[in-house]
Amino acid sequence: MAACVKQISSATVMSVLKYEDLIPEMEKAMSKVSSMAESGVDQPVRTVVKIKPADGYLGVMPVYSQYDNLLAAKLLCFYPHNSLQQEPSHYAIIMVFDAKNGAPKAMVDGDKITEMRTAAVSAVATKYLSPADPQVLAILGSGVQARSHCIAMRKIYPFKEVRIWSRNFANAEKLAKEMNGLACKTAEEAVSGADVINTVTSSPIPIIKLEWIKPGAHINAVGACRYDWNEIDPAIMQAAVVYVDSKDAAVKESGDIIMSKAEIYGELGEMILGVKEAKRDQLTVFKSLGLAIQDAVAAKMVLDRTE
Ligand SMILES: NC(=O)C1=CN([C@@H]2O[C@H](COP(=O)(O)OP(=O)(O)OC[C@H]3O[C@@H](n4cnc5c(N)ncnc54)[C@H](O)[C@@H]3O)[C@@H](O)[C@H]2O)C=CC1
Ligand SMILES: O=C(O)C1=NCCCC1
Repeated sequence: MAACVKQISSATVMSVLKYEDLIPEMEKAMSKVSSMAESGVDQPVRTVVKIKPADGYLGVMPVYSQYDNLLAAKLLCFYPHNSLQQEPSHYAIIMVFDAKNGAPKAMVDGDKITEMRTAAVSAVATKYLSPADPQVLAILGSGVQARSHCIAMRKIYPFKEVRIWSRNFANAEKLAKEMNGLACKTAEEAVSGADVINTVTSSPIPIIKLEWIKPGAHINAVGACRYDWNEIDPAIMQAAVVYVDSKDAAVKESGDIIMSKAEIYGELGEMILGVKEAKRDQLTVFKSLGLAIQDAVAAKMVLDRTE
């Protein structure tokens, strides 16, 4: 390995990456995912190694983007029970290589990038799919993604009310205080009448029911990225127009899709490209799983700003 591979810390990532720039870059990246032959993106579905004693996994996420001249891979550990010991549930690093000769270029902290790019992609979905003039935002969960989704959603729409529910009410109150939102005692209270709902928990079973959801609402389903976990009531998945980040990944990795047998209407990128409609008047779900291209593009943004 080259002796001088650059190392970029989470502090540096935080200091240079801004949602205002990241959200449009994620929009471009998602359109490339849905036109891989033309965009020159090669991105296999991630390889997952299960860590049974910890109920966790290691995910390996490589990508090559020919026209961006970008070659990278994220290594991601998800240990869902870490948070009970006040330890992060996700750890990630992103290796960026020189696409010309394969030489390692930089090792970029992936925690902050995972946190921000996931919320930025949900923000893109919300921009297209939320009902017009949304007033009420609901966040289910109070961890890393809950916080980043609160911030990113407000970059797209100036919600009048932000409601936060968590299985631990004290944590919901803490995040609500930081975000100038309202802590809710139940998930039903949080989502009733909400225009945009973000499910960002590590729950392996559904946390919201169809009868609680306002007609025409938009849901970003961010947790349950395992084939045998679901976060959304199967009745919601059946009733909604379902968008995914990647069809190949969704049919392999998403319990919400697999267990409900819901039909996938299209990819987020297909909608951005205009190949599929943005059905914002109907109940919509964006099932997010997370893709390597999102990490690679975000890491490149960081590298470009630290040279
Ligand atoms: N789609 C994507 O690209 C990404 C998805 N994720 C997923 O999003 C979810 C949240 O991630 P983080 O905020 O980073 O995790 P975190 O560990 O910071 O927060 C997890 C939250 O889920 C709650 N939770 C855990 N088990 C629960 C249960 N059984 N019922 C209800 N709530 C429960 C916790 O109380 C906490 O509020 C995870 O499932 C994670 O794997 C994370 C990163 C990227
Ligand atoms: O970084 C990602 O992509 C993740 N996807 C699924 C859940 C863990 C993080």
